[in-house]
Amino acid sequence: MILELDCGNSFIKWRVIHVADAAIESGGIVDSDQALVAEVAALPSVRLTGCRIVSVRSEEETDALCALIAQAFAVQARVAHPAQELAGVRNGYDDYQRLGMDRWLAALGAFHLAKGACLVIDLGTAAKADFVAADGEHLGGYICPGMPLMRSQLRTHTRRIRYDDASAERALASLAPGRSTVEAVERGCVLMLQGFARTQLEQARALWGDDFAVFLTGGDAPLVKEAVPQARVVPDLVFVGLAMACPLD
Ligand SMILES: Nc1ncnc2c1ncn2[C@@H]1O[C@H](COP(=O)(O)OP(=O)(O)OP(=O)(O)O)[C@@H](O)[C@H]1O
Ligand SMILES: CC(C)(CO)[C@@H](O)C(=O)NCCC(=O)O
Ligand SMILES: [K+]
Repeated sequence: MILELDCGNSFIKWRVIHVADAAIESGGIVDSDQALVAEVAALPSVRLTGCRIVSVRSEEETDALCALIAQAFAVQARVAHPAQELAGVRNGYDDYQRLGMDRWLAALGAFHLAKGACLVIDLGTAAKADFVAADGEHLGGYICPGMPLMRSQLRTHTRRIRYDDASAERALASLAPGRSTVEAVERGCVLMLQGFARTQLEQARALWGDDFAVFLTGGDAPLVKEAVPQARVVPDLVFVGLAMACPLD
């Protein structure tokens, strides 16, 4: 079994999969390296033979995580690195090393699944969109604040926006105009995310007509799912790309 990690800016998503058939044994989401090791170590009858990682964190943080994993599970983690071209996809950045690895791997995964032009919308700490043409050319993309950043900017820079997580969750039962602060903020930010997604779809239509696939991923994908009914929701899209960039056997 191998351990797969997607280290985002706020959370680490992890999975343990079987090498032979890629069947998922277990998985989760944690907010620290220590919590990760604790959760994986607590799995009954799991013996890891390898590990692969994608990280958008600093090299120091990623190295520290690899060291921790080596110590806890006696495996040497493989870290995905930028590439100019992989699996028929050509990195569209002027400097290919600057493209976020989560975006690159999601683009690889999407093109692999779509076998044609595709739009990837990834809603995490940041909201990201990436475009890959039918010939595998990555055309670039967009980065905006995601739901957690929009919310916290409002809370930080205003005096009178204050509410707790439980009321935030309740507020999202509807998207009608808010009749309280929590409803107004939470629903407003969701509409921003949906607007982002719809605008990306318009861009893709202008480029490719109706001939493209849309993929939706990231922790906040459920918030825009209804606004983009044609999208395939693939929570593991980054892991699809990770397997392509770091084959282990
Ligand atoms: N079990 C969960 N734990 C934490 N966040 C969750 C969970 N399920 C959904 N979410 C939502 O996912 C969002 C974080 O998404 P994600 O995990 O994709 O971010 P990230 O990978 O840290 O960020 P980025 O990809 O931008 O670096 C949070 O805003 C939260 O609302
Ligand atoms: C945009 C984020 C922060 C999203 O996780 C990540 O992809 C990243 O750090 N990217 C580097 C900058 C870029 O992609 O242009
Ligand atoms: K991520």
